[in-house]
Amino acid sequence: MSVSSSSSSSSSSSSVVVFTCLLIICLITLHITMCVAKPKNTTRSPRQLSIDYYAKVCPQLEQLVGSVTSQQFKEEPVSGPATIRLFFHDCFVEGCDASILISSKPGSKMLAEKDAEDNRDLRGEGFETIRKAKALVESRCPGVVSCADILAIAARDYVHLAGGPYYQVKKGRWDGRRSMASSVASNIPRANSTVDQLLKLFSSKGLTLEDLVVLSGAHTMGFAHCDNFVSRLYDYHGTKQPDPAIDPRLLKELRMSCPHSGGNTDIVAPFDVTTPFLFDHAYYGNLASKLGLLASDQALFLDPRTKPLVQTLAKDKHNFFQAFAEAMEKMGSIGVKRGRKHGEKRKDCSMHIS
Ligand code: HEM
Ligand SMILES: [Ca+2]
Ligand SMILES: [Ca+2]
Repeated sequence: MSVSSSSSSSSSSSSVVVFTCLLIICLITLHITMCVAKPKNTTRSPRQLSIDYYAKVCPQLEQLVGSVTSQQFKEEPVSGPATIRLFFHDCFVEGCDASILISSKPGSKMLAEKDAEDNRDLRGEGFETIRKAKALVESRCPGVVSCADILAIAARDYVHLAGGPYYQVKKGRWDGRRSMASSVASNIPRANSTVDQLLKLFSSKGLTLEDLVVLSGAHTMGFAHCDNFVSRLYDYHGTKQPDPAIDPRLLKELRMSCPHSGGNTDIVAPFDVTTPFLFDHAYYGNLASKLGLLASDQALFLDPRTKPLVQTLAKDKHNFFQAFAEAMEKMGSIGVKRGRKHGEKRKDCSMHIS
């Protein structure tokens, strides 16, 4: 239907239509202009974190946490890997909000995250570090510092204490009001996850292929229980044969620690057979020598998408340290909550406020 087909007798009504159209266009333009000229939110983005967040209310925060982490590092060296992993498991479920630290209510059927199957191997030493640090911080700066920020600082401290990079931690996270065991399984990677599954999970958190490879370098420290890799030793993918991507000497050693069945379930093996307590780049060199512990570790060297980065990081410690610091900052900003509406500042990290 064309406009020129209208008769002359309807000229006055058509000018009304034209006028109305012009008015509507004007109103739309005015609305858009106003929206552009006056942004709704002129304050800082709620997700923005900053290094000096506690400068006024708790300037000695990092020293307080540091006194606990350095003491723990001397007395219980496994506190390092335990806390770094705790931070990872916190950030991947509900964001970095200390939801992992909540204890299940006694007698309640609704379990908290820490009691989920996939978190049952998180070591007590990580929780203990944060409990001690929080108690000290509360005694000096009551009611202002979140458990989520203390966890981020403690993880950084242990990376550095073990010989890894030092980086500034941005702060301003609030603690979460929710912690449900049922949210864990779909958000935590598994020892036998494929690279495809890992990439999918990491990208759902805003992390890239590079972040996956670089953050996996945290497996330069710490230990894993036999059940996470035992099928690689005896019956890889139902073949009744070991995984061909394990070095024969490592295979022999791991088989001695971990029998096919009926072994001691408390036995653990180091991720990095060369320097399990040192934060270095040996993890990547190990992958190139078939010394990866989990299928998910070794897969990073087998997959053509991730292999080149593994090779680069194996060659250059400085490059790894730089990339790890950046990736930890990125992981540390996943799902961050700000303000009373979305979060809380707990007094005891294991219990919600009210
Ligand atoms: C990429 C996928 C990942 C998978 C499949 C994975 C899986 C695992 C598994 C199965 C364990 C052994 C738990 C046990 O048996 O006690 C473990 C330990 C550990 N993970 Fe990961 N992890 C991944 C990524 C990460 C990331 C991103 C970090 C930190 C940035 C991390 C840090 C650690 C540390 C430090 C340990 C040693 C804990 C200890 O000795 O107490 N992992 N991981
Ligand atoms: Ca969390
Ligand atoms: Ca190492």
